[in-house]
Amino acid sequence: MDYEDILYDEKNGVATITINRPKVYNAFRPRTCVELIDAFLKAGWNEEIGAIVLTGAGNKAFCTGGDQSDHDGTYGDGETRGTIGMPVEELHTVIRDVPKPVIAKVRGYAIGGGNVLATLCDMTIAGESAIFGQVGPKMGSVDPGFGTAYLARVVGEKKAREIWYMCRRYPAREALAMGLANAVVPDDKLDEEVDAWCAELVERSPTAIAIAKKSFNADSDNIRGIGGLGMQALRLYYNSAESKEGVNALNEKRKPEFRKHMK
Ligand SMILES: CC(C)(COP(=O)(O)OP(=O)(O)OC[C@H]1O[C@@H](n2cnc3c(N)ncnc32)[C@H](O)[C@@H]1OP(=O)(O)O)[C@@H](O)C(=O)NCCC(=O)NCCSC(=O)CCC(=O)c1ccccc1C(=O)O
Repeated sequence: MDYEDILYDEKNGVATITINRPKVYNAFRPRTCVELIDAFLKAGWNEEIGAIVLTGAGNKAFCTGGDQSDHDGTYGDGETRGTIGMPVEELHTVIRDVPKPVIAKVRGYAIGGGNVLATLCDMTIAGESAIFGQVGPKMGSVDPGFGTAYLARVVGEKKAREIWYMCRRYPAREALAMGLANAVVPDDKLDEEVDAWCAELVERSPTAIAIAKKSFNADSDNIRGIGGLGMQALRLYYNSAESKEGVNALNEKRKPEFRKHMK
């Protein structure tokens, strides 16, 4: 498939997938998700590839989640895919299912659905500029599957609830302390650091890593079912006045008034 929203590169046994929408801080639209799924499958089943890096173009953001200026819900020739009109659950699944370690290389913001993507990657290496956080309850959204329940496995229940309910931003060093990142380095050393981790991974036994990854996943795979159910609820929520108020307020750069739109 031809890519419009992402870049794909293979070098030294490492596939790098870059979300290339810097004008919207690498927010994803339905087409971006479809392309990412395609790229993960391509890298994931290529026996020459020993590690996959997911990153964002530019230095402002890794990814800021769903593109709030594009709620059309279609890609290509008006096709739709996924419970919410965007195959996010399919994207989450493929990141977990590919039998290769996936590293999130984070510069700038990893916010909303972008933070969920970073959380789902096997490991996260951040530049000092990285800022992590969820914004759903501030703008009328929520991730009812891996973004909540799996986040709790990563940072613990109390912290995950704080992250979701309070919608605060967490700089790289705080993310490291809570286990959301594996390493933090100065931004100008980030590429070098990720390359070094990948070079080590490429030397490891691919089958041992694939089995380890599936084994780690087995313990949290029930979240996929919860997520599938939750996405059906999310579809209804997105059609509510309360959720629409959040998106409108974000686009109009004003404070949302959720309680006025609850019924
Ligand atoms: C990330 C910020 C905190 C950065 O703030 P700041 O440094 O002040 O920069 P800004 O001036 O705000 O942003 C620069 C520029 O980028 C645009 N932008 C940033 N993020 C997005 C985005 N997510 N979508 C669209 N555009 C974005 C911003 O508008 C600016 O453009 P200008 O032209 O210069 O004005 C801050 O930007 C921020 O808070 N961003 C929004 C984060 C957010 O709300 N993310 C969504 C979370 S919910 C989610 O991910 C679920 C999926 C979803 O909602 C969805 C999306 C698309 C279709 C369907 C759905 C769905 O129904 O699920």
